[in-house]
This record gives sequence, C-alpha cells and structure tokens, in this order.
Amino acid sequence: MDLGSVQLELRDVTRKCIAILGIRGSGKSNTAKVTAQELIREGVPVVVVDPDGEYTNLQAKVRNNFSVSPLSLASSVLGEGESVVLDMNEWNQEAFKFLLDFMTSLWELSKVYSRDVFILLEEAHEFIPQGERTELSDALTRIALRGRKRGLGMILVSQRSAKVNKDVLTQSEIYFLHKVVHPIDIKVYKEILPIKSREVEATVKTLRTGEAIFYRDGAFKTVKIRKFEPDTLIPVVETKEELKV
Ligand SMILES: Nc1ncnc2c1ncn2[C@@H]1O[C@H](COP(=O)(O)OP(=O)(O)OP(=O)(O)O)[C@@H](O)[C@H]1O
Repeated sequence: MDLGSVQLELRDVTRKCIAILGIRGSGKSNTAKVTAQELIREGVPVVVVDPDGEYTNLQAKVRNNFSVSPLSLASSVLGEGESVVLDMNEWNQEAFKFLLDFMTSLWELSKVYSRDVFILLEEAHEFIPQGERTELSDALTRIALRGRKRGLGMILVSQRSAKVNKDVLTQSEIYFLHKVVHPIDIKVYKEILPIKSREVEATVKTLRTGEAIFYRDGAFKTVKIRKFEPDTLIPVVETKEELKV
C-alpha cells in the first residue's frame, strides 16, 4: 500500500484499528482517503461513514438513501466486496437508526463471511464519544475492539482527539498523528507515544499539512502522505435509488 513516504503491507493493516487525528486542515481526511483508496485497490471493501460528503470520489457506491435494507447492504459488503460511502449529510434519526442496524447486521454476518472489511468513521468523536454511551457507540466499539477475529478493521478519523472514546483510541494499533495545537489534544498524543512530553510537543509543532507522526509497534517516524487523486479507470457509481431486497 503506497501512502506516500510510508509503504504498508496489506497483511499488517487488515483487521486492525487505525487512528488518524489532527486539527482541521492538517490533512487527516486526505490520509484517510488515500488509505481507503489503497485498501479498495487491494480488494478490501471499505464502508465510509461520511458526515460531510467528503468521500464521494472513492471507488465506492455512494448511498444517501436510508430506506435501503441494512441487512442486504451488509451482505453486499461482506458477500460481494462492495465498498460503500454512507453519506450522512442529513444527520437525522433515520440515518442514525440505519447506521445502528447496518453495524449490527455487519457484526452478525461477519460470523459467517470470511472477507476482511474496513469501516472508516469520519468525525469519530460524534459516533464513539468519550464518556457517553449509545446503542450505536456500543455497536461501533464492539467492532473496533473485537472485530479482528471476524475480519473487521476500523479507521477512526477525528479532529477532537480528546473527545474520542479513550478505550477505543488507546487500543488502536496504527496511528497517523497530524498537527494539533490544543494542549488537551497534545496530551492525548503524549499518552499514545512512548517518548518524552517535550519531544512530542517539539515534533508536533513541526508538522505541515499532509505530514504526520506515523506510530506502530512501538516505533514512530514523521511521514508525508501523498495527495489523494481519484482513480479514473473505473467510473464512480452513485446510487441514490433504493436497493431492492
Ligand atoms: N498529503 C497532502 N499533500 C498535499 N495536499 C494535502 C495533503 N493533505 C491534505 N492536503 C490538502 O490540504 C487541505 C486540507 O486537507 P484535509 O481536508 O485532508 O484536512 P483535514 O485535516 O481533514 O481538514 P477538515 O477537518 O477540515 O476536513 C486540502 O486542500 C488537501 O487537498
């Protein structure tokens, strides 16, 4: 997987929890998109929970109609390897209910199917907040913490590191830590990285757009992520009609 100045083996990434953090404009959505693009290119389906309609240029079906059957969508992902962008622009009850039913179906069906799948959660603090539990946050936390055995990996993206559920965040295995400035967010980085506080502060200060501290298996380095370019070979399919069950 070519992410820019960092190359990863698919086997080192699948079934893992990846956290991508940083302030607005630090390049975290770009990093998330490049990661999703590489996974899709490698044949691993990605389900993007996209509150701001930022991911519509991936090779994935865009769905903004939540009258679709969550169960049949989950079986398309696990059975046929369909990548999907759930455009959550509406933020209404219907969309949240759909998300809960979909995640529950995905969890249940992943017992039966052997395919590896990633869930990419933009604005992760909205769905799995620190100090607050909902049915949806429980379903997502279960996938993040126990999905490995069922082939489920997760990519958490957030500009509010301190507001993301700590259990999930600290159990992530791969981190892309883009620039943050708020002391509360720097504190989270200090908790994640096994280096002196002063060193964390000094390194974070130097990060420019698209650069991140890449941390995995106790080792870290500063990396530059490539700029996302949409794939042009296969046309992007936009699906706005109902899925027939
Ligand atoms: N690695 C990169 N190389 C070149 N440009 C980049 C890179 N990463 C991000 N950019 C550019 O910087 C801008 C901000 O990037 P991006 O949207 O990824 O930031 P963000 O941290 O996700 O911000 P937001 O929270 O507002 O979405 C965009 O114009 C993007 O194209």
